[in-house]
Amino acid sequence: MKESLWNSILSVRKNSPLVHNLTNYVVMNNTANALLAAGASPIMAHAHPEVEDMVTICGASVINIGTLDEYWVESMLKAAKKAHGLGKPWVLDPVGAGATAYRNETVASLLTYKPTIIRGNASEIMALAKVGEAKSKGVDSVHQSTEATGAAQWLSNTYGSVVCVSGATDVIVSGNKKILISNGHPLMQLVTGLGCTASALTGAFAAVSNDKLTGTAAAMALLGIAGELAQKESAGPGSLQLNILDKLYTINQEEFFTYLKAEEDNG
Ligand SMILES: Nc1ncnc2c1ncn2[C@@H]1O[C@H](COP(=O)(O)OP(=O)(O)OP(=O)(O)O)[C@@H](O)[C@H]1O
Ligand SMILES: Cc1ncsc1CCO
Ligand SMILES: [Mg+2]
Repeated sequence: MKESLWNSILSVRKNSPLVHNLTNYVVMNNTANALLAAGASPIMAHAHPEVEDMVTICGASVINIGTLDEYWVESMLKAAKKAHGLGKPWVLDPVGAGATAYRNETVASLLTYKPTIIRGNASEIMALAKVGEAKSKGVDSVHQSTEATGAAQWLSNTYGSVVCVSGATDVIVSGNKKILISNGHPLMQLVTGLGCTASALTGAFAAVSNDKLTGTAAAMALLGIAGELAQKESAGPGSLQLNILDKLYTINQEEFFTYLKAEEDNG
């Protein structure tokens, strides 16, 4: 598995996929920079007259509901419908799902277009699957990622999606297959939108990977290891944010193989 994860990283660097992002105001700049640092090519676009054309020309679309409003939700539905119709990969990041009825209604509509990949924290994934009583307190998770494995499996089976629950351990599920990535550092929780960055990177990897489970795991491993390496050189969240961009760009095979903590379970 080690080699296939690393090959996915090389494939993003070599193919520089165009990744369409409908994302939130908080993270727009940072996710664009993370995609560039990983070797991909970002485009942020949500205007109704162009959003479907953008889906058509890009390798993947990433739909993140972080700062949604009526206009943006229409853009998201148009994009998801187009991607589904063309059979193009698209990633759903259900930021804050479970926190408000509006977010729940929005993700319910988006799910009808069967996201290729769903990436959220444990509370969001549990809210999405309506499993348990997800007590979402806004955009931060109040659950451990491993608590949401059942919800992830249900979503994967229901929508045919690869589902990634991020956290201290990233749990990535496709049907009865599962990959666990235990990289990252707790300080990453104090940088806003690293989950959104994970989703954006997942879009880049989906654009170049036939095997979406491996592609998603590679994206998560890359971000987690970049976070671990960056933390060693950072005084706090501010420098961590910048240093992660540098590590996404410079990470080499030796560092990747030394730090990777991945486990596979093929059911
Ligand atoms: N406790 C932790 N220990 C180690 N790494 C962590 C921890 N929490 C998060 N991470 C790292 O941060 C990444 C982002 O995951 P997180 O679950 O924090 O996303 P999120 O809650 O959606 O964030 P946001 O909403 O701010 O974008 C994880 O994939 C992991 O690499
Ligand atoms: C803080 C915040 N609020 C809406 S989106 C976002 C970025 C983290 O998901
Ligand atoms: Mg999030």
